[in-house]
Amino acid sequence: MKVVTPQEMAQMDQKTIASGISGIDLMEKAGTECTRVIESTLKEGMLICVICGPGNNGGDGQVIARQLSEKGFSVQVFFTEPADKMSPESQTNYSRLRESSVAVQFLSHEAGLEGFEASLAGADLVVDAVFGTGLKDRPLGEWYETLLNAVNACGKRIAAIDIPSGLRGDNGLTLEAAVEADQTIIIQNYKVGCLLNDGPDCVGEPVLVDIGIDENCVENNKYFVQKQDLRCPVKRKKNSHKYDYGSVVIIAGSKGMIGAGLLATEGALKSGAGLVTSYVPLEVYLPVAARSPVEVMIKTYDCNITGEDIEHDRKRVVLIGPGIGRKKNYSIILNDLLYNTTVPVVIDADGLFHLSRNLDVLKESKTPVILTPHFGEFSTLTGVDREEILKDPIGHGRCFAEEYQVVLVLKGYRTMIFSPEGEVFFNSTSNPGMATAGSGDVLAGMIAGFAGQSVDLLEAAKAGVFYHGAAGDYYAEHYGESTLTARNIIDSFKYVLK
Ligand SMILES: NC(=O)C1=CN([C@@H]2O[C@H](COP(=O)(O)OP(=O)(O)OC[C@H]3O[C@@H](n4cnc5c(N)ncnc54)[C@H](OP(=O)(O)O)[C@@H]3O)[C@@H](O)[C@H]2O)[C@@H](O)CC1
Ligand SMILES: Nc1ncnc2c1ncn2[C@@H]1O[C@H](COP(=O)(O)OP(=O)(O)O)[C@@H](O)[C@H]1O
Ligand SMILES: [K+]
Repeated sequence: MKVVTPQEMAQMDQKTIASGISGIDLMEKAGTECTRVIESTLKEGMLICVICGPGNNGGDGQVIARQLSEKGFSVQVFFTEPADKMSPESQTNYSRLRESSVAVQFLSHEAGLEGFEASLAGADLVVDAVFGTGLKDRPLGEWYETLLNAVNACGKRIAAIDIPSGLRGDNGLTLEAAVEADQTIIIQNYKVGCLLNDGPDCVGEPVLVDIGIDENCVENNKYFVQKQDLRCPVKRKKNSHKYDYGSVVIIAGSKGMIGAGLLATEGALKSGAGLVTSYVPLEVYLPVAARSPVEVMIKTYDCNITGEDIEHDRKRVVLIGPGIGRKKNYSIILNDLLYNTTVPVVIDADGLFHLSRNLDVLKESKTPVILTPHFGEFSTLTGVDREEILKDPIGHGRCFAEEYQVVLVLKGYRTMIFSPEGEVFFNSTSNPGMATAGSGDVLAGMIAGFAGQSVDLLEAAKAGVFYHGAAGDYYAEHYGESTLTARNIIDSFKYVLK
């Protein structure tokens, strides 16, 4: 399934209309599908308030109002602008609405919101059809700011149509105010803004409806990753050996931070790696050995370790970074791994810090690389302010992955995976309980574990991120989010990675 920008969605709408279906019929279809979802949440006799803006989003709202009324519900529509400001399709629907039994009121800037707030308070459901994908990045103005804040304050269940009003569809940032919906009925495809920044909090529960638009009619390489899209875990052959499932080297941990290495090691082991070897500094050998899973080999190293030391013995992938600290100089080993070996490398956490000092080594690298930064680490890597990145995460991520020819895993609620060819994959799992220390170490280990199993690095990254989130979701579904720890993610793998 593809993820689209508002511009791409508008082009898809236009192409569909050009292919023979009229704009008004497409709107009727959108409204019908939304009505079906809304109706399933209603009980007989309920009162629904629909707030319609002047554009086609408001047109969808009018179709919903008319159809709900035909089904016997009491419906009240509030228009935010006079009829002459409506888009052509909205005007057509307004003519249809006047022939129905729906109560209609035009809110006026002069009269303010008197009566509106009381009506919302008396409703059982509020439908937000003020702005959709046509929202522009300009100040909302006092009128809309007050109106959207009043919607949020009403305390009633809110269903937003296509995208919560005030939320930017291109980046998930809000204008001065934005509707915080309980449910958003998304027409045809996820908009980028539903998945990033404030988007998921404004969207509430997302429900997608199909109105028959072909997502491939416009060129677009942004995807929403679901289980059926993954190539991991690999099917195990009966005639196979542990080395067929990857020998993973993990360079991680330092004094005071051995936990990071232990979590990464278990992440790799439990994602099906055939063999895991943990390289740790001499001074932490004893505590690491005492706490490591018995299946893991432990070796010590200093910072002059070479790729050759690691490359021997059929090693398939190296993970470097979790908990290595920033004091020692890791540039020798990083350069050596990238220049002198062809073993794929996953670089995480403090490894990214050391890499940021000489990023250009990536351009000379002989071997495939995955980087797994969160937004702060990505800011350090690129030298671009975090706030700037948040305004255009896709542009920055895509540009970086293409320039340095790496697989980039940009971590957050809906982690994005960028391929060196410019594709973007949005993950569909995880929950805020996973914002907990060590969660990223587990992920890095999982990605390395999958990368060892003869899949390409992009597939390993997609699977690692997906199953990491799925394990967190499994725990949260059973026990809630607040007690979730990195260890619980590892313990839940067995239920999701079958
Ligand atoms: N046929 C189709 O295409 C289909 C489309 N569909 C539906 O249409 C939706 C897109 O509709 P849309 O393009 O008409 O835009 P929409 O979101 O209603 O808003 C435009 C209005 O908002 C205003 N406005 C903008 N920014 C503003 C700001 N910052 N502050 C204040 N005002 C602002 C803007 O004003 P203007 O810029 O014109 O002055 C204009 O009046 C889409 O989400 C889906 O629900 C479906 O029915 C399927 C078929
Ligand atoms: N709000 C959130 N919702 C869902 N997942 C999150 C959230 N915050 C962080 N995560 C996930 O948790 C992990 C945290 O990684 P990271 O920030 O490197 O943590 P650490 O260094 O403590 O291990 C990432 O996989 C990220 O996607
Ligand atoms: K809306």
